[in-house]
Order: sequence, then structure tokens, then C-alpha cells
Amino acid sequence: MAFSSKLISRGFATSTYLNSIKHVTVVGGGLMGSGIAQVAAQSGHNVTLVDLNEQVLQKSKGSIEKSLQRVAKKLYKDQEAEAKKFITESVSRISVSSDLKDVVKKTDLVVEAIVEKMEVKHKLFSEIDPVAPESTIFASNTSSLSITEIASVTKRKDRFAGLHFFNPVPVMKLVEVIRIPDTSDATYNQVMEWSKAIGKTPITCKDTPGFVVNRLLVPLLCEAVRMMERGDATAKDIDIAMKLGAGYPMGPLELADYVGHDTTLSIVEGWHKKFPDNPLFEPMKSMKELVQQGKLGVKSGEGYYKYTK
Ligand SMILES: CCCCCCCCCCCCC[C@H](O)CC(=O)SCCNC(=O)CCNC(=O)[C@H](O)C(C)(C)COP(=O)(O)OP(=O)(O)OC[C@H]1O[C@@H](n2cnc3c(N)ncnc32)[C@H](O)[C@@H]1OP(=O)(O)O
Ligand SMILES: NC(=O)c1ccc[n+]([C@@H]2O[C@H](COP(=O)([O-])OP(=O)(O)OC[C@H]3O[C@@H](n4cnc5c(N)ncnc54)[C@H](O)[C@@H]3O)[C@@H](O)[C@H]2O)c1
Repeated sequence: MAFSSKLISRGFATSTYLNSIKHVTVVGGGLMGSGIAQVAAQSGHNVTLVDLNEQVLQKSKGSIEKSLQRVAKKLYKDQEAEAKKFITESVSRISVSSDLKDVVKKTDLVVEAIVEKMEVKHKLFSEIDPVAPESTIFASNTSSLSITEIASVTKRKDRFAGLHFFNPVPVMKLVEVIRIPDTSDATYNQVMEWSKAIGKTPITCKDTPGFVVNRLLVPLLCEAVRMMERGDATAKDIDIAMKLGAGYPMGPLELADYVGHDTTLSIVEGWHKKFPDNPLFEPMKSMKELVQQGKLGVKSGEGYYKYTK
């Protein structure tokens, strides 16, 4: 597998030295799964993207192609043929399927990026554990759930880790690698090397709520929502304040829209259940209302703000 020096120097891919992972199964073709499938494919891995039905998968393919065009524009400015080749080759490495059990019969790594609900993740991993080869590594991209608890339904806790990516995956350079007490050295080394091979910078974290980034980010987002609900400042002014006063690329309410309110609600409700005495995780009124109204943020066209495609 050969990578161009351009991809490597711009952080899109690094050497495959020690990277023994060749085929990756990404489960969930939403915001995160599409991005993870894309970065794996553009760095030379064969990928199968799995979701519940063909309609969702066609949408995922469309968003991957759009994103690849943006990446190619940046990598191959004024080199139309090279850009086209990069897109065509990356797309050709991605196949799609709705038959997860069949796909995992032959795969080196499964990265799960489905809805943020423990029972749904449990069902998925308990179904594929008996079918996947012994050597296959399982990973979850959960934002807030315990990796140890997710892994508990499998018989391969030594081959289980958290791989927490950031949205938008093709742009954000970080991956948090979560090591549970059972994760073997071999598994840990393989997922660290694979994270580098797809052009990311991995950091290591214990299986602690929110890992590093969300433990610090969620309180900020929650406080911003409460500030807006109290009427201390408008959503727009809070966002402008944090961008111009604190140097954030997006304001906290813009970011909540970007992440998706169904995901944010699951995170806050999950932490409220776990830490009922911590007022920080008291679910917020406006967040529940948005989800009830189907206003999930950028992905549905409306959240705190309105979006046009
Ligand atoms: C109801 C609310 C309740 C809240 C309660 C709390 C809830 C808890 C929520 C927890 C969230 C957890 C989520 C998760 O676990 C962890 C996360 O992922 S957190 C999110 C991390 N991400 C960020 O912080 C993103 C910050 N934003 C940015 O970095 C930028 O704004 C942006 C997204 C990169 C966009 O940049 P802009 O300059 O605004 O816009 P451009 O369109 O010009 O893009 C810049 C540059 O990037 C390229 N690009 C953008 N998107 C893509 C893409 N999808 N694919 C490929 N390339 C992309 C674009 O082409 C530009 O390139 P350039 O032109 O510069 O070459
Ligand atoms: N949105 C973010 O910014 C973000 C960032 C980091 C991590 N995460 C985490 O990534 C995961 C996915 O989040 P998302 O924002 O991509 O969600 P999403 O709603 O955009 O996508 C989830 C996808 O999973 C599919 N799905 C649901 N159940 C499935 C199953 N049993 N089998 C196959 N596919 C199934 C859905 O059809 C959907 O396409 C969550 O665990 C979330 O916490 C999200």
C-alpha cells in the first residue's frame, strides 16, 4: 500500500509500518460512520460501511463523495487529474452492505458508530462476537458510554477498545484511544498504529466518563444552553462571544446543532442517570423540545438555527 508524500505531509495518512489492519467494517452510516469510512478508504484501507437499509447507505455514499471532493480540492489544487484519481480510488475502496453478520466474517477491525444507546450497542456486539474471526478487533466510537460496559457482552474484551473520533472526521485530527483494563498490549498497539495510518493523532485515555474532550466540552455546552434558556444572552450572541472572545471555531450552540440533538440528549440523559446529584447533567428543556419536534440540528435542517442544504 503506497501513500503519496502529499497525503502524508498534510496529515491525511502516515506510514503503514506496523499497521496490520487492511479491511475495516464501519457500522453506522450517519455523520460519524461516513467520515470514519472515508478517512480509512482515502488512506488505502478497504472498507465496508454497514447500515440498516439501502436508502441510508446511498445517502452516506453521497456525503462521502462530497467530502472527498473538498479534501481533493485542498490536496490537489490545480491538479484536476490527480484529484479525480484520488476520489475515484478512495470511492472504489468502499463497499456498502446491510448484512453486518456476513460482512464481519472477514474483517480486521469493526468500528461501531450507531445510535448512542447502550442496549442497541449491546445487541450489535453480542450478535457479531460469535461470527467474527478471533483476530478481529472491535471498537466503539461512543461519545459518552462506558467502553467496559459495551465490551461486557463479548468474549473478546482483550480485543476491544474505544476509538473516539471528532466531527467532522475528515477535518478533525484527534482520535481518543480508550484502553479498558482488559485491552491487550497487542490490541492497543494495533489501534494506535491504525489511527496514525489514517492520518490522525491518537491520544490515550482510561475509560472515564467523557474521556478527555467531552469531559471538558459537555459542561461548557450545557452551561451555554442554560444561559440562553435563562435569557442572559441570545444563542447568536453566546456563539459570537465564544468565537471572538475565546477563539473557538464554532460557538457552543452552533456546535450542539452540528453534533445533533438526538446524540446530545442521549449523552446528557445518560450522564444524568449515572450522576443524578450533579446539577450539571440535569437535561435541559430546550434540548428535549428540539428532539421532540424532530429539530436535530444541521442533519435535519434545523436546531437552534436553520440550515439550507
Ligand atoms: C441542545 C444542546 C445541548 C448541549 C448539551 C451538551 C451536549 C453534549 C454534546 C457533546 C458532543 C460530543 C460529540 C463528540 O463525541 C465529540 C465531537 O465531535 S465534538 C465536536 C468537535 N468538532 C468541533 O469542535 C468542530 C469545530 N468547528 C470547526 O472546526 C469548523 O467550524 C469546521 C467544522 C471545520 C468548519 O469550518 P468553517 O471554516 O466554518 O467552514 P468551511 O466550510 O470553510 O470549512 C473549513 C475547511 O474545512 C473543510 N471541511 C469542512 N467540513 C468538511 C468535511 N465534512 N469534509 C471535508 N472537508 C471539510 C472545508 O473544505 C474547508 O477547507 P479549506 O477550504 O480551508 O481548505
Ligand atoms: N455526532 C457527533 O458529533 C459525534 C462525535 C463523536 C462520536 N459520536 C458518536 O458516534 C455514534 C454515531 O453518532 P452519529 O452522530 O454518527 O449518529 P447518526 O444518527 O448520524 O448515525 C447513526 C447511524 O447508525 C445507524 N444505525 C442505527 N442502529 C444501527 C444498527 N443496529 N446497525 C447498523 N446501523 C445502525 C442509523 O441508521 C444511522 O445512520 C454515537 O455513538 C455518537 O455518540 C458522535
